[in-house]
Amino acid sequence: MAVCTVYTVQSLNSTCSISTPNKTHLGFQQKQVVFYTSSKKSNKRGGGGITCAAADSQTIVIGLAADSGCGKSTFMRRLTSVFGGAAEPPKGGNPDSNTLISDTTTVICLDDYHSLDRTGRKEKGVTALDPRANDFDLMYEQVKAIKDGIAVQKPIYNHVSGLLDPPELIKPPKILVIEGLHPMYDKRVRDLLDFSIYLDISNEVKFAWKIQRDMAERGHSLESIKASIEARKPDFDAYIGIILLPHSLTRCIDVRLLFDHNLPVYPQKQYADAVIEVLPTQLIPDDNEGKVLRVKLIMKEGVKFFNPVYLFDEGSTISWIPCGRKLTCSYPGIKFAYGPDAYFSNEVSVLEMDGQFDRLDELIYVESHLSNISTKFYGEVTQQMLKHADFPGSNNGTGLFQTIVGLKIRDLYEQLTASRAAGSLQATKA
Ligand SMILES: Nc1ncnc2c1ncn2[C@@H]1O[C@H](COP(=O)(O)OP(=O)(O)OP(=O)(O)O)[C@@H](O)[C@H]1O
Ligand SMILES: O=C(CO)[C@H](O)[C@H](O)COP(=O)(O)O
Repeated sequence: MAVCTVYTVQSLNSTCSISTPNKTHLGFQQKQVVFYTSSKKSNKRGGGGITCAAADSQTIVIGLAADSGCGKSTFMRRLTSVFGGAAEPPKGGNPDSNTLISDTTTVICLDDYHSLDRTGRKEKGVTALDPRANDFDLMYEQVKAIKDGIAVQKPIYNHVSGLLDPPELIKPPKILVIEGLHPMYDKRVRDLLDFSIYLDISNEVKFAWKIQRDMAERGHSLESIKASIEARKPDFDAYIGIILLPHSLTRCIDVRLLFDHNLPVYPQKQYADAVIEVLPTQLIPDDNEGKVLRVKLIMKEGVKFFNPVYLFDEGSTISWIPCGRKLTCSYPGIKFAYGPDAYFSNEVSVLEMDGQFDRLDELIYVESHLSNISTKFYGEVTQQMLKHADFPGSNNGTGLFQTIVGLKIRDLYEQLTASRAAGSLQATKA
């Protein structure tokens, strides 16, 4: 039976959205009247509703893409710490929830949009990386709803049981971070992102981290870890990391699938505003230990409210070995590089660090030579790094660049909010 509803919105300076049982969302201005008809009953995985959010307090959405075990959780802990306050799972909720909530940020894990549980994937012979194991329609609808100020009932994928658990309520935060395998895969979701990051961990390093974690913390054998890495590789290459060429015979079925769904045939990282690339060191010839890392921060030029960080002189090409009187460096030393480059035909600036710090307090010396780092006071990067000295990567470029990206996101959030507030003030005056 068709339902017809009339909404009149009274509040000033607000943007309103309607989440309907037939999954439609509309954005409209205050004092408009909206007619809405639907013949469908509420979707069991998410309900409907109407919410108005002040234009200057809308949620900003950040996407963080990476494979499993690539440091997303660590990055998220660094990011939420920049905003202050600890991030915790929803109070009184499912103990296996993947969500982390702090005063300013809510981090949701896109694994929650798996449409197939562990058994379902096994039966269908697909991995969690495969788009067919994920519900992109629901992902889009719910991220859009949150961005528009509407709370949603988000499903939960339970990593302990491998089942899809009953949903949990997610209220619109100031900053929503969507982290997981596919935040930039579906164009509709990608277009909702105010800023996007890709953690690009080279295979050698990824294997070293995963083996270390899964053996030490999860009791897996070396053979089983290697087997699981190998099993994931084709789908990781196809859907997350590698360029899929249409003429590739071995993967042509995947290309058709992507075209059929109007999805990108190139990897997600080409869309990222910032990429943190982690590679083996070049300071130790033929290093295969994977302990010393070479890390690149690739920053897209021309992104609104995001000014790339630079070393010494913006736009120049710089190579810098800071070891000496002000920075203690043991073998193999530390090397920084900075300069302009091209990345998937985008103009970018790249800041690179190879090596590791001996003394974290001396990082202030390096910090003082970096510009556009969006700190609020001298030494804030060093302070953040010292605060989380026990996090993985705190002595190298992974921790340093994750911290800097966290500060850049805070700055972007503040600029975006200020610009929206200015926009709505103008609209009120007009
Ligand atoms: N910067 C780093 N340097 C060294 N090791 C790291 C770094 N980041 C992460 N690791 C290693 O990788 C493991 C996984 O990190 P983390 O839990 O942050 O990743 P994740 O992407 O959230 O993983 P998952 O998706 O599987 O939960 C850590 O336990 C640690 O061993
Ligand atoms: O790629 C992954 C992202 O975290 C996981 O492997 C996927 O979510 C499936 O989880 P599980 O292995 O617990 O069933």
